[in-house]
Amino acid sequence: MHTIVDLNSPTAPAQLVSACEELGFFKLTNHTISLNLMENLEDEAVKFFSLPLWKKDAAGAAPSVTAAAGLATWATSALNEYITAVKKLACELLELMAEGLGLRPRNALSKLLMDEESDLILRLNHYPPCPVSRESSSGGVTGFGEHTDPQVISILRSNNTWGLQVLPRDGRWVPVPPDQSSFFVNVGDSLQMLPALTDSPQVLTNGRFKSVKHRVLTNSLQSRVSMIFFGGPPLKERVAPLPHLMEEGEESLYREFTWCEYKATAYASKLVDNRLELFEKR
Ligand SMILES: O=C(O)CCC(=O)C(=O)O
Ligand SMILES: [Fe+2]
Repeated sequence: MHTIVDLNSPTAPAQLVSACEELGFFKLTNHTISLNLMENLEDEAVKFFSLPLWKKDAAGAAPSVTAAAGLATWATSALNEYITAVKKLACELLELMAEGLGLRPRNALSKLLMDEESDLILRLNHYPPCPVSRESSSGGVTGFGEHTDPQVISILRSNNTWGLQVLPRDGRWVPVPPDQSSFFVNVGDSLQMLPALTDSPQVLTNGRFKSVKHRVLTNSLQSRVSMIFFGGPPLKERVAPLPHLMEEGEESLYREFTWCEYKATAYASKLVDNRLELFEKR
C-alpha cells in the first residue's frame, strides 16, 4: 500500500524521499487547502461536464471557458486561487524532498516550478458511471489508460469515488482508496530524471525517484471527478538521460532533449508507449 505523509510531521522530508523511491506515489494529509474551495470547484466542473458537447467545444475555444460555458463568474477566480495554492504546495513538497535528499540549495527542485516560464497545467477529469463495469470480468472498464505523468510532480484531488489504481514494481495493480480531503501525489518522468535537472551528482548516490504507472477504472454506480495539477519545468529546460540506465563511466544511450521535446513526444504517443526509446541515440 502507498505511504501516507503528514505534511506537518517533522519526519516528512525522509518520508517523502522513501515514498518517492519505493512507489513514486503517496497520499498527503494535513495540507491547508480548503475542502470548501475544492468542493465548489468540483460542483462547477460537474456543471461544465453536463453541458452538451457543442457547448463544451465552443467554450474550449473561447478566451474565457467559464464565461462561455455560462458557469459562475466566481469560478475563474476560484480556479486561480486553487492553482496558486496547489503550486505553492507543490513547491513546498519539492523543497521538503530536496531537504530529505540533502540537496543544496533547498530550492534546487522547486525552482523549476517557480520559474515564471514553468509549464503548469490543471486538468479536470470526469468519469460518468459505467454500468458495464459490473459485468466485466477484468473488474472494470478503463476510464484513463495506464501511463506515467511526464511532468515533475502531479497533485491529484478527487471526489470520494473509487477508480484510481497504481502499479508497484511487482506488477499488480493496487486500487487507491479515495479520500476527498487529502491529496495524492505522484512523481513524474521529469523528476525521475532529476539528476540532470539539478546538475547535482550527489543525488545519484542518494537514490532515485520513480515515476509511477497509474490508471483509472470507471465505477459502475458513481461518477468520479478529479482535478490534477501538473507541475512542469520551463519548456526550454534541459531534461537528460535516466541515470539508472547507465553504468558508471558509461556513455549515455540517450541524446539530450528539452522538456518541450519530451512533452510533445509524450502527448503525441500512446499512453503506454515507452517514450524514452524515441530519444535513444541511433
Ligand atoms: O483522474 C484521475 O484520477 C487520474 C487521471 C490521471 O492520471 C491524469 O490525468 O494524468
Ligand atoms: Fe496521470
